[in-house]
Amino acid sequence: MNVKIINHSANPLPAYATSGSSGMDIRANLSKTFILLPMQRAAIPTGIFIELPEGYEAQIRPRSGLALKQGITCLNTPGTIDADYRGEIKVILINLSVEEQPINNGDRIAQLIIQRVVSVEWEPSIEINETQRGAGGFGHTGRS
Ligand SMILES: O=c1ccn([C@H]2C[C@H](O)[C@@H](COP(=O)(O)OP(=O)(O)OP(=O)(O)O)O2)c(=O)[nH]1
Ligand SMILES: [Mg+2]
Repeated sequence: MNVKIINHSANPLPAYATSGSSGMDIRANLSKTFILLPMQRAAIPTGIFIELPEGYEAQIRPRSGLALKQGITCLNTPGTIDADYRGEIKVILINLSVEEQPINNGDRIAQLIIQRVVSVEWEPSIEINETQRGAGGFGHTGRS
């Protein structure tokens, strides 16, 4: 897949940490350290522009280590990268901790997952079919 990089840090490409990883860790592309204040959100640049094939999307998901250790997560998780988006991928981070959290250039701030997308065409109908669940939801199952 084609990728354009404007990141000059050591390991700019999103990369799988292990052969079995679902996501590729994606890094911050910053000229200087960015301090994320408590409850502050920011779109952190990655320096990565990708050319997704039609029928695919990329998702930006948080990293559990950052969430647990520093209270940093992606506000809009999972972030959606459309197949036709050619801008820079940005990661919308929020600091949910009570301390300031520094984001350094090259930090692995999120992970990128590539997935197939199914496109549908709507068929307006008077009725939709019946199922065992029906309209039950929001904790409906398992009640006696
Ligand atoms: O975490 C994210 C989410 C989105 N984007 C980029 C790629 C995506 O294709 C575009 C639009 O995202 P989305 O559809 O989530 O935002 P929107 O508010 O609906 O904007 P738009 O009207 O441009 O679709 O912004 C990112 O770089 N990072
Ligand atoms: Mg949109």
